[in-house]
Amino acid sequence: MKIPISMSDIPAPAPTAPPSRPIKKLSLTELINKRREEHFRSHSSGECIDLTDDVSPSSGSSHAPSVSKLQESVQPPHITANNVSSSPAPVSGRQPAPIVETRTPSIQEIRDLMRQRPSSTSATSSLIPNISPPPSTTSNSTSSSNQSISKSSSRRKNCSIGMASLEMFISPIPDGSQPASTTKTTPPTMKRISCNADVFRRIITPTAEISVRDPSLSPSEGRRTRRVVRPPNPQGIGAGVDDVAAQLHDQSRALPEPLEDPGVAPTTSPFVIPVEGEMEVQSTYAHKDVQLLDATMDDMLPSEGLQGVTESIRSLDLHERSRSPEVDINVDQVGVSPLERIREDGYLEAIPVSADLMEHEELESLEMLVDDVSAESVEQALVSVDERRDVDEENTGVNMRGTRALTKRTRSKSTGVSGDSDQERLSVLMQLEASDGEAGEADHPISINSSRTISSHTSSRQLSQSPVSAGPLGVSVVDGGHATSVKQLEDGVEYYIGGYPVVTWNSYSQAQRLMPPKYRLAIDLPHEFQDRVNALPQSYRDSPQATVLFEAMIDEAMDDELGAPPISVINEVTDEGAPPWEFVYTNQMWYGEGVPPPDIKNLKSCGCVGRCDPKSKTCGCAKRQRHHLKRYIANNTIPDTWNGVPFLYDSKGSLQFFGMPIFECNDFCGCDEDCPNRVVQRGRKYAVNIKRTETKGWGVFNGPKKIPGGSFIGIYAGELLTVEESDRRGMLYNKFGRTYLFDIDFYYMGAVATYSVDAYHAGNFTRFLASLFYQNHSCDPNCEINPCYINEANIEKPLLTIFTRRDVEPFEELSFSYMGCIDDDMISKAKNAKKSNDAVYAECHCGSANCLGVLFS
Ligand SMILES: C[S@@+](CC[C@H](N)C(=O)[O-])C[C@H]1O[C@@H](n2cnc3c(N)ncnc32)[C@H](O)[C@@H]1O
Repeated sequence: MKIPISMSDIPAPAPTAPPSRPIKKLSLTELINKRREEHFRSHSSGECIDLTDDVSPSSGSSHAPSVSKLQESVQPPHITANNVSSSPAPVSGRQPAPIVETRTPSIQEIRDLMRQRPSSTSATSSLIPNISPPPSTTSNSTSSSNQSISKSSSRRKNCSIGMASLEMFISPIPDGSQPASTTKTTPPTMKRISCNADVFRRIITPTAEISVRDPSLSPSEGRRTRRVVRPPNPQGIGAGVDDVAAQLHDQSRALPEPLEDPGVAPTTSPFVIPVEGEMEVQSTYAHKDVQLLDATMDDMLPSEGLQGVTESIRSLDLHERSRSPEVDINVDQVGVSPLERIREDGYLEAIPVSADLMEHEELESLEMLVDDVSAESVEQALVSVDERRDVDEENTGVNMRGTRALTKRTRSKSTGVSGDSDQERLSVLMQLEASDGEAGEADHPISINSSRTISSHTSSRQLSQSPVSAGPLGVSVVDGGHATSVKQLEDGVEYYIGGYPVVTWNSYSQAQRLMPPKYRLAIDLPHEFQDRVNALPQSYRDSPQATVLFEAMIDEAMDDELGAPPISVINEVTDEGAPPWEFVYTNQMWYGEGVPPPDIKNLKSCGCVGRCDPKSKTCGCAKRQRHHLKRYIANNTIPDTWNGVPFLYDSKGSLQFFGMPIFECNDFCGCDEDCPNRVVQRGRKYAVNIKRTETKGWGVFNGPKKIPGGSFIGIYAGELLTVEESDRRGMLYNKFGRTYLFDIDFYYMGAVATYSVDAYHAGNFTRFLASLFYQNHSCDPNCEINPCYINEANIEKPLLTIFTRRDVEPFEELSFSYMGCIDDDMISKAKNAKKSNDAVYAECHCGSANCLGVLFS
C-alpha cells in the first residue's frame, strides 16, 4: 500500500540552513535506514517499512525484501520472447501505412540496444522495424546513410544566443535488420593520482597522511583521511626499500651538523619514511574498492614507505573500477610546524620554504635563520639558478621578464640588509623558483616551494642518478641542464637543492598533466543494482520501500555535493514508488565509445594563491574568461554597466550572464577551494525534489525556500557520446516518447554538435527537468543550461550546467527550454513535427500561453 506523501510531508529544513549530508560516508544500507527513519517521522500512517523482512522477490508481496536480498539473491531480469517481439520486419521506404509501436520497451531492452549487446536477438527488431518512417523522409533512407542525413537535416540549429538543446530527430528510421556494430575499442589503461593545490601544500615533509577519496567527492568535501601516525624511525626503512632510500638516507647524513642542538634527535628527514607505529583509521568506507585500496596501502606502507605507496598506487589501474577511488597522497610534517622542524633539524635552514606555505611568524623566523646562511653557498645557488633560467629561456622562448622584474623588485625591497646579503639572495632564490611555471599566469610569483619536499613523483631513477653534492649549508643546485630538467619536470621535481628534490606547485601540476586523465567510461556504468530492483515484482517498485531505496540511491551518489540538501521523491499522482529504475544516479560524466579523454595537457590554469582576484591582470583563468567574453562585449550582450570583472560569477557565486561559456578554475590551479571562480565544482546548494506530475512524467520541484536567480542547480550528468551514437539512440527514444539526449551545440561552437549527453542510462535529478519553450522570453522557464569548462581544454566538451534564470518560488517546478530560445524557423518545424508519428513529439503540457503544442521541433 502506498503511503500518501503530500508537500506538507516534506521534512522541514532547519531554520538556519537546509539539512546537510553527513560528512561520514554511509553505506547504502545505512542510507536506506536513515531514509526509512525520515519517512517514519514524516508519515503518520505508521505503516511499518521493514527492510529486514525476508521476503522472496518472487512472492509478489508488497513488503520490501531485505537489502541483502536486493544485493545478493535477486538475479538480473531475463528478457524472454514474452516481452520481445520475435518477428522483425525490416523497414523500407515502400512500406505503406505507418504502424506506430506504442509499447514502451523494457529497460533491459533499451540498455542492450544502447550498448550494442542485445540480450536477445530479437530485442532490436522488436523496437524498431514495426515503425515506418515519417512520410516526408522515407524515400531514400538507408541504414548507412541515415546518420549523415540525421546530422545534416534534423539537427536543431541554435538560436542566436546559443543554447544547448535536447536532441531531436526527424530523420528516416533505420533499417532494423542492419546489425549494429559490435566493435569495441579497448579503453586505455588509466592511472592517475590527483590532488589539488591544498593537498599539494601539505606535501612538505614525510609522513604520514594518506587520503583516499571517492572520485565523486568534491574538493570542498575534504578528504576521508586515514591518518597514519608513526613514531620517527630514521633507521627503520623496511626491507622493501631499495637503494634509493638507502642513498637518500646517506644523503641526509651528509648534510651539515645542526647549527643548534635542538635537544632531541632529529625526528625525520624528508627522505626517511617512518615505518613503525600505530595506524588510526578515521573513516569507514562502505565501498569495497576503497577498502581494497586501504588494504593495498596497509601492505605497502611497512615495507616500501611512501615512495612505494606512490608507485604502487600508480600501478593500480584505478580506472578499471567503475567507482574508482581517487587517491591523494599527502606527505605532512609530523607534529610541529615546518619551520620549527627546520630549526630542530638544524641542517635544513638554508632550504627555502615557500612564503605561502608559512604563517607570517614563520616567515619572519625564517628570515632570522637565513642570517646564518653562508653567503658563498647562496651566491653559488643563485648563479646556478640564473644560468639555468637563461638556458631555459633561450630554449623555450618563455618570457621571463616578470621573473626578472620581480627579482629586481625584491632586491630593492630587502629590509635593512645590504643588497648582497644572504637573506636577500635566499629570498631571490625562493622567488625564482616560485615564479616558474606558466609564464605570465602565476599571479603570486612569490608563492610556492618547499624544498623540504619529497614528492610523490620523485622517481628512484632521478634520485639515484643525481650527483648530489651538498654545499656547506646543504644548498646546491643539481642537474640544472635543460635536457634533464624536462625529465625531472615529468615527475614534478624541478631540481635539487642539497639533495632535496624541489617540487613547486607549478612543476607538480605540470607533471600531473602529463599523466593520463582520470575519467569514467560509460561501458563501466554499474547497472547491477538497478537490474536487481527491476527484477523485483512491480508491487515492490510501487511500494514506499521503493521510494526509500531510490532516495538512498541518490544519497549515495551525492558524495560530491557536500552540503547539498537531500532529494525527496514524491508521488501524489500515481502508484509508482519511484521513477523507473533505468539509470544509474550520478553527478559525473561517463565517456562513451569514441569520445576522447579530457584534454588536460592543454588546460590553462592559474598560479594564484588563496582566492582568485577577478580583477587580477595575471590570473590565467581570469584572462581566459576575459578572452572568451570579448565577443559578447563586442556585440553588447554584456551591458556597458558591467563592471568588467571577468568571472561570470558575482561574489556570492551567482551567474551574472547566461548563454556564455564559463571557465572555472581547475584541478591544476593554485587557488584554494573557496576561490570565487569555483562554483559548479562545489555542487548544488539548494533543495530540490523529484515529483510525479500529472502530464509530464516525473519533474523537478523547488524545496520550501526561494532559489535566487543565477544559482547553480546541477550538472546535466550522463553519458558523453559522439553525435553518431547519439543519433542512433535518438531514433529509438523517439519511438517511445521520452528522450534524455542533449546536443552540445552552443552558439560559440558554431552550433554544430560533435558530442551529446545522454542521461537515459546515467544521470542525476536534472534528467527530470521539464521543458518550457521561450520565445522572445515571453514564456519563462526558470532555468537555463550553460556550458562550463573545468578540467577540460577541449572547447567541444563543456559540462552542461543548469542555473536558475530568475528567482524560483518555493515548490515551483524547475524547467528549461529543450530548444533554447526558439525562432520562427523552429516554430514552423514544430508544427510539421506535430504531424510526425514519433512518440517523442508528444503533446507539450508546459501550460504556457505560447505553447507550440509539441515538445520538439
Ligand atoms: C528529459 S525527460 C524529462 C523527465 C521525464 N518527465 C521523466 O519522467 O523521466 C524529457 C521527457 O519528459 C517529458 N516532458 C518534458 N517536458 C514536457 C512537457 N512540457 N510536456 C509534455 N511532456 C514533457 C517528455 O516525455 C520528454 O520526452
